[in-house]
Amino acid sequence: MHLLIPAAGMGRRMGSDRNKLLLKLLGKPLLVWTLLAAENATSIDWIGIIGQKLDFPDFKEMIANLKLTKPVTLVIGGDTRQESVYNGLQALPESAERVLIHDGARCLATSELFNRCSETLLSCRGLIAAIPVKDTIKIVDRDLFIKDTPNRSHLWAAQTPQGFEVKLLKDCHYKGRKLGWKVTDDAALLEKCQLPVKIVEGEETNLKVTTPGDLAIAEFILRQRTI
Ligand SMILES: Nc1ccn([C@@H]2O[C@H](COP(=O)(O)OP(=O)(O)OP(=O)(O)O)[C@@H](O)[C@H]2O)c(=O)n1
Ligand SMILES: C[C@](O)(CO)[C@H](O)COP(=O)(O)O
Repeated sequence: MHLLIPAAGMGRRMGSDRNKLLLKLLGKPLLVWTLLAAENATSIDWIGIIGQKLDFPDFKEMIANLKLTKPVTLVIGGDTRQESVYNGLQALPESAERVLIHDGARCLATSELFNRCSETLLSCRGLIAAIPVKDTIKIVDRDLFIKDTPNRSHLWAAQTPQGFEVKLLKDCHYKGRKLGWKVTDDAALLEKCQLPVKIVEGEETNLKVTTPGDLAIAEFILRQRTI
């Protein structure tokens, strides 16, 4: 299975002056934890890291130090996650029929989750890892008044990996670029194309490290695993 790792963000919500994926958790950069999970996932046999060119020296050093057994390609990202994934898709080997896309910021995802997503993708055209929502979710208007409360039993929080047939996802990205769709995950492009996307049970601990508070939570989770 081919894996694309969007890692070209600015980390604005983290408030860091550098790519948040270079911040350390238990002494290792966030991106290293993601790469270790990918390396240990038996189903993954190619890795594409989508990043900002200014981070490539750090990325190359990480890759060299990890001595990964799987081929790694660096791809220049775009101004949005959507554009970064689009660039990543263009960099896939011709042989790639299916691809997992996994946020570099979701550095706690386990190898087992990668393998489950890879396995499920063999029998469907698109999938996402997701977990049932625990909080009651409110739809709120611009004046911060509640407009609606969706039925929680139908609500799932999307995570990554997200997996797709390569040609299908490329076509949906092309259509999105032509029609100006702005999405925050790749599944939304298939949904807009009226295509089915399967849910794969994600992991409660598959946190997207986004704000400073997430760093402490992520370290706690990692520490529990290394005990
Ligand atoms: N132009 C972008 C924006 C985001 N990402 C990646 O997409 C993942 C999810 O994005 P997010 O958590 O929002 O990261 P940032 O965009 O860096 O965060 P912020 O929105 O706070 O700036 C991250 O691994 C990030 O590196 C990317 O590859 N290219
Ligand atoms: C793809 C994603 O992780 C699914 O929850 C999320 O949409 C990424 O959002 P971000 O704003 O790019 O972090």
